[in-house]
Amino acid sequence: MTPKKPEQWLQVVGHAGSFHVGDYGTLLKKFCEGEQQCYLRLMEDVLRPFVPAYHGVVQRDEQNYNIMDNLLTHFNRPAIMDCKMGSRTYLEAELLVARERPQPRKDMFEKMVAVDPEAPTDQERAQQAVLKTRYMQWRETLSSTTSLGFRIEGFRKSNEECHTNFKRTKSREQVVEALDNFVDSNKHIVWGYLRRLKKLRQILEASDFFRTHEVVGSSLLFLHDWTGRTGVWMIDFGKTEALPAHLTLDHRTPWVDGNREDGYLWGLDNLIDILTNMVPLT
Ligand SMILES: O=P(O)(O)O[C@H]1[C@H](O)[C@@H](OP(=O)(O)O)[C@H](OP(=O)(O)O)[C@@H](OP(=O)(O)O)[C@H]1O
Ligand SMILES: Nc1ncnc2c1ncn2[C@@H]1O[C@H](COP(=O)(O)OP(=O)(O)O)[C@@H](O)[C@H]1O
Repeated sequence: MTPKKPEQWLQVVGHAGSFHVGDYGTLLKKFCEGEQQCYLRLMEDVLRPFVPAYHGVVQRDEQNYNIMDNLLTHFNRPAIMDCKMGSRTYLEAELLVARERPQPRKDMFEKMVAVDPEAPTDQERAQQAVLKTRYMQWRETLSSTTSLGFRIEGFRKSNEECHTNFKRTKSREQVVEALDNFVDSNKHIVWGYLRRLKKLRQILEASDFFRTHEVVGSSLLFLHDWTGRTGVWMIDFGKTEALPAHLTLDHRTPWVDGNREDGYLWGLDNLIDILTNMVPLT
């Protein structure tokens, strides 16, 4: 590995302050044990080429970090897009907690009214607070998460233009418009992404890791640059949970409370279909 300069990393979306650039083309993400367990298993799984390589844990200023490859290092001023996959963005475990020990949140009420002042119920308005699961469900139906099984969280183009205003990007047409903007209408880039996504789908269908985990809130990170190079990787396993031994998922069956299905592959099918329709028939 060769040392890389600190400026070779940019964050598109996600929690602020969770990352540091590490040495030798690595990225440090605030330690989360569940995410570490996922990366350790993924390093032994057929999905390994589709996730950042994992390099263990390091401590900085009394905070532990998971060390992983910085995916930007192989690109030249890349365009970067984060797509959150799946038809559900909260864990079944979070739903259970919300039922047993409801903790309405003021910050989520404020984020909600900033987008749609009419969205809160009378009770939520009286409390000036909403449950996290209610906020997440509202975000899912407002965006394409419920209808398409994925949503664009944000992208940054190589000309440094940043687009993160996708909370209401819901219809197929709106998604196509956003994707077309991200690739600057370049069909070769779309082809590159399609090849990689089809391969990913094939590997996901064969992966032991994928079959045995509820994958929620995970994203696909899309990268391309002016050389025509494209890449897609799975990131963010902070809310990916191992299933009990008797249970496996197909990731396409619609979710009902208790079946743990996350709609990940259904979303990937829709994303591949949308991109396929953006390029001419061969
Ligand atoms: O995108 P907005 O509307 O701001 O909502 C965010 C995202 O859903 C975050 O998911 P992600 O991390 O995938 O971006 C989620 O973190 P979790 O994934 O930890 O649930 C945040 O929950 P809180 O961190 O609890 O606020 C929630 O407030
Ligand atoms: N391995 C990586 N290489 C390059 N960029 C990354 C990597 N992991 C995350 N990022 C950047 O950080 C953003 C947030 O990552 P994520 O893991 O989803 O954090 P959070 O859990 O805070 O949502 C992504 O959208 C991407 O821009």
